[in-house]
Amino acid sequence: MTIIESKQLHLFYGKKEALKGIDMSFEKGEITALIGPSGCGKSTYLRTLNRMNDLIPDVTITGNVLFKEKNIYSPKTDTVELRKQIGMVFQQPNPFPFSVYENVIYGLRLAGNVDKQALDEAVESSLKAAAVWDDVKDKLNKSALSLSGGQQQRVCIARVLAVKPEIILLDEPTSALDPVSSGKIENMLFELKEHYTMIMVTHNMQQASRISDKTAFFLNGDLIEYDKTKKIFLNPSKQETEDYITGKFG
Ligand SMILES: Nc1ncnc2c1ncn2[C@@H]1O[C@H](COP(=O)(O)OP(=O)(O)OP(=O)(O)O)[C@@H](O)[C@H]1O
Repeated sequence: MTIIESKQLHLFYGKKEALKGIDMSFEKGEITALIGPSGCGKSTYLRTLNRMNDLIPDVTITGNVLFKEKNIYSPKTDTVELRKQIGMVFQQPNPFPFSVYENVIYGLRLAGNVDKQALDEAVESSLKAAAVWDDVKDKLNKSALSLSGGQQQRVCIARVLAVKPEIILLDEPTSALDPVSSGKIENMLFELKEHYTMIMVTHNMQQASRISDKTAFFLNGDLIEYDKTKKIFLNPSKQETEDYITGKFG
């Protein structure tokens, strides 16, 4: 079942066309990796899926993004609500300068949730799902900034999970982390697949091939090839895809 799709999506930064008419659809419960050389538009595309580009001045977007068949670019869309349903994890872990506990329930508090027991339960279940509960269960009242980078990133993922999104967008979520922390996050994302749809920008080909169901190759603002990950890595249809994944450029 398609959960989100873009249709003829163009995005301009000023006069520069960064996305040149992207048609793409994502199935519920799948992990999709977006790959391609630096500057090809992967992050820009990811951000169009929950309207994060709205925050950048001088951006023009044409075309549609349909989330559960509704156009998210409609003036009626409540972007705060949208970003709860379509959460985002960034390259640099970005915990708030609060306790671990307050970080995880940030979105729930904003939504007016004050029931202590419900909040406690949300903290535990989100931290468990993000595979960081054992690391932080005795440090819930300590500043999240005192954790390691990998733990911070998993707390940030727990913060996204706490508001029960349907889709999680991940922009190079492990590129700032050491291999052990990256591996833990990869395993955790793989486990989460059962409950969430994930779309992830990555520069790491092994990561894309290990955890994603589908892979999309972008080049200069165009979507060159989008298929099952195995097909992209073992038998791509386009020469440009093959050149990129075999390291001829990028
Ligand atoms: N805020 C911005 N203002 C102007 N141009 C931008 C902005 N953000 C990105 N661009 C330009 O849009 C193009 C696509 O950038 P984008 O960050 O989406 O690429 P990317 O594939 O994610 O690259 P990377 O892998 O390096 O993160 C690039 O040419 C970039 O310079």
